[in-house]
Amino acid sequence: MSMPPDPRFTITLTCPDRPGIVHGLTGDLVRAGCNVVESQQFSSPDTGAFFMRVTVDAPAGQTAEGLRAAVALSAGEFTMDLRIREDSARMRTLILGSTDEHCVNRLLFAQRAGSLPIDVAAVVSNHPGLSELATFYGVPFHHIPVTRETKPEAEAQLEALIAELDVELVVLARYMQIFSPQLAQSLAGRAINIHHSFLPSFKGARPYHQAHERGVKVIGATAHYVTDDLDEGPIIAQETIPVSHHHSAAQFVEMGREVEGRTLTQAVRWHAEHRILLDGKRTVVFH
Ligand SMILES: Nc1nc2c(c(=O)[nH]1)N[C@@H](CN(C=O)c1ccc(C(=O)N[C@@H](CCC(=O)O)C(=O)O)cc1)CN2
Repeated sequence: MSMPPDPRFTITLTCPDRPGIVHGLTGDLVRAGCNVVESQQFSSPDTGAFFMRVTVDAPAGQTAEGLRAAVALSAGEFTMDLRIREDSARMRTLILGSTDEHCVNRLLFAQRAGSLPIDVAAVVSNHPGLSELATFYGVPFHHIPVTRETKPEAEAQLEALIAELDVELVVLARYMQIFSPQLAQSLAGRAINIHHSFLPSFKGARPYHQAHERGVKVIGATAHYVTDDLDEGPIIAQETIPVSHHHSAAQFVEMGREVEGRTLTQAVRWHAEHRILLDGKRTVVFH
């Protein structure tokens, strides 16, 4: 009977930059019997913060808790904000949508194809129309209607579902409801939105029509973390495509669908692979 492979863990950390961090952490890891198979780091000249992402093969039977104890000395000496996750664990994800299907479909297809290391706990929408798509992919669907008057209750229902399903990541796949400050704060760093423009241009509603009115020569999409400041959250991924005077606003909408789906899926993949670290209002992405 073949033995299971050695457990592989990914460690991410942020700390004040100073000499000795890499030496300290990798020394602890070697003493714990680990082999470093991937390592990336970045020193931010603007904020003086240091960021690192290390993937290690650990001895059989090792756990994240055991590794945390093994690196505790360095973590304490360098005041590291340190996270450790086993690579085999898939991120429990809830997909939020409204009426547009293309981004929800792209995420569900990528997960089913094995190119997105997530488990989709549910699709949730403020409209009933996405139920057929969720059912096609064998994913639970929850309809949580939202009106101006019922938004607090709807958000409470959503938060209860997130807790009940043990959700780690919430993806807004063209979900057209603005999160309250409380909900945005409660999901800080673990809610990703796709905005259908190349931010910071054309924030808010109907960005393709704003862009067409402006006569742009590229349109784009931006995946960003959700904050209370609408469409101002830390940017994770962006993509643009060329357009011209021949295209109508409706054609912008049609051409933009593929870009939105690719950009959102890329951002979700990087988040689920623990490749994104927050550097104030910006991100550091180790890809
Ligand atoms: N707190 C945040 N909530 C949301 C963000 C965000 O960055 N911070 N991103 C939006 C997505 N979005 C643009 O990408 C967006 C969605 C909806 C609206 C809007 O005006 N919604 C109205 C209701 C519209 C309707 O009922 O159809 C509203 O919520 O009052 C603007 C921008 C998702 N949420």
